[in-house]
Amino acid sequence: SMVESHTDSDSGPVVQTTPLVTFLQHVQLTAFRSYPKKQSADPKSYIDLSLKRPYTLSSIESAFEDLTSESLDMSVPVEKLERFVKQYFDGAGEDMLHHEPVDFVSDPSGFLSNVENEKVRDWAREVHGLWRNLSCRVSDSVRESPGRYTLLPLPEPVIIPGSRFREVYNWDSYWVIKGLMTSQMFTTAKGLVTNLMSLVETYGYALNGARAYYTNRSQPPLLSSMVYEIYNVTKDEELVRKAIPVLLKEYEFWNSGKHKVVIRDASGYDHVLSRYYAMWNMPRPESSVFDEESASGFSTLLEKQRFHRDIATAAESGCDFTTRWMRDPPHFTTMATTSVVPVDLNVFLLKMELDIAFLMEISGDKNGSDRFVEASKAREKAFETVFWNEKAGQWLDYWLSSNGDETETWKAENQNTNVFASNFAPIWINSFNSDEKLVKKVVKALENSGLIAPAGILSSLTDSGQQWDYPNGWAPQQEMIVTGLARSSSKEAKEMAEEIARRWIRSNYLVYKKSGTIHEKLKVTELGEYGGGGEYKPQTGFGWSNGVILAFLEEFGWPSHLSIEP
Ligand SMILES: OC[C@H]1O[C@H](O[C@H]2O[C@H](CO)[C@@H](O)[C@H](O)[C@H]2O)[C@H](O)[C@@H](O)[C@@H]1O
Repeated sequence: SMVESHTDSDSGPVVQTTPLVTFLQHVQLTAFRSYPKKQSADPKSYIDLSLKRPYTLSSIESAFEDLTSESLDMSVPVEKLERFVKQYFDGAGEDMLHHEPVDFVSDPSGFLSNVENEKVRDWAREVHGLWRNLSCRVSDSVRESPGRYTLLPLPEPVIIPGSRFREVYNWDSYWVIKGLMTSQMFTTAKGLVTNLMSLVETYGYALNGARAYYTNRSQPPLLSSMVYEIYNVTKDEELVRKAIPVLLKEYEFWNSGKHKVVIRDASGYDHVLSRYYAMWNMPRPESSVFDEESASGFSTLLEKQRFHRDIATAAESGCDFTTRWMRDPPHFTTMATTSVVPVDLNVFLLKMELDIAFLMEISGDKNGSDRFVEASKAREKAFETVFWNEKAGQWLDYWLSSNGDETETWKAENQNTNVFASNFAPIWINSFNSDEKLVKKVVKALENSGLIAPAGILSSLTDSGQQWDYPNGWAPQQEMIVTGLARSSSKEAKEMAEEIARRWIRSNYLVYKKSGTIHEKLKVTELGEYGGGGEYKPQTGFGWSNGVILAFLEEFGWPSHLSIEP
């Protein structure tokens, strides 16, 4: 019946992927079945393959059919599979070419003049030099025949995170750009913004990353912050003029449809906030084998689809994965990301409102600017009512009671009282860090939270084995909290900011000396250890980590007498 067909499957939006992605997903599944002992292989490496010329997708599909037709369990002898992959595909990463950044100089004038310690200076110059390794451009053939690639064409060169992340990422780019400002690489920074803007123009939002399998979701929205940072240094009004209509489009995406939620407070006032919500309810193609396995315990299609959407939505949050999104931590099958109204997402959107107001003001649109100031005030009020918890001295994520499609009445027990770094993210922005009384309260709470560890701030207090949990700390979360505390006028806050920054820099230095690389995350419970956990091996390179090291060194300097070694 009609009613049954409604409850049988999840009715949320789904953005279809490309035929190539679907096919490569089959190749990935077959490969994982065929290499029973090679479970350490990375499923993403299959989805990043491209079609070799002159073969067409349909010719390769039929060759693949021949290969697998004799097997009953969809596995293939390993040598045969390897021969097949070699014959028909170009390797992962061959779609990107090295690009020498036009604005790179090995020792820019006045570079980190506050870093007096020679050891630290030498290392900072090496970190600055890493931009060259991470700088690349999309090969011309991707533009000529996009159907052969999962990589999306982009107009300008990019800085990639590194290792398995061979394409540009949305929110990573903010911290990359912070570092590029220190490195005085303004052309490269603008190129990154131009690329993300072109994605917003094509898709209506900034994709998770520039791959065909990332078109069903976004990532934490920091494009306005990127434009703001670049404008602040370069005073480029042309960039501002181009950015405004794009930012308005992105703003609409996050404040409409499934992303929008309304919470009614006790006095009957409706607060409009946002949540993450991926337009996908199947296994993520880049991690298909893992997602099928994690969903295998669910018996109905509806349960599986909901679970897959919550997994893809966690990827949209940038924090994949963490106990923050679990109803019953640390049980992975209780992931319920779409049921959370997250503190950090709404910080990014409040910042977006303030940025748009600022940019409109510059461009002479006073009315538009006023409208966005009003919007920011409304969201600020929601922070006070929905997220703030006076007793905890921090802002808490809010659990939706229903599916979020209708207005819900606020209930105290729906605040998630578990402690996460993201509970302190609001301090990043001026609206909160300019209030000295509030800052003092938050600093006390942070001090007593258990999050401050020997090498920086923990993502959470729960050791779940997921990468956005204890014992890991991540560059973006360090930067937001440290920068926010440093901007306040409270002495304790400033001291705390500097202490955390020094721990983070030291630990990155020690990891670099030990491993020769910068890592994507650190294990912050010890000095000099890189992070682990999660669904892929620890990655190096690494875009946002380099960016935050350079930004911290710029902010705090390093005195000559202070040893970098513990
Ligand atoms: O392949 C698994 C997931 O990988 C990405 O997430 C992680 O790396 C990104 C790049 O540094 C970073 O932006 C994100 O915060 C990390 O958790 C990707 O973004 C996910 O969509 C993907 O499923």
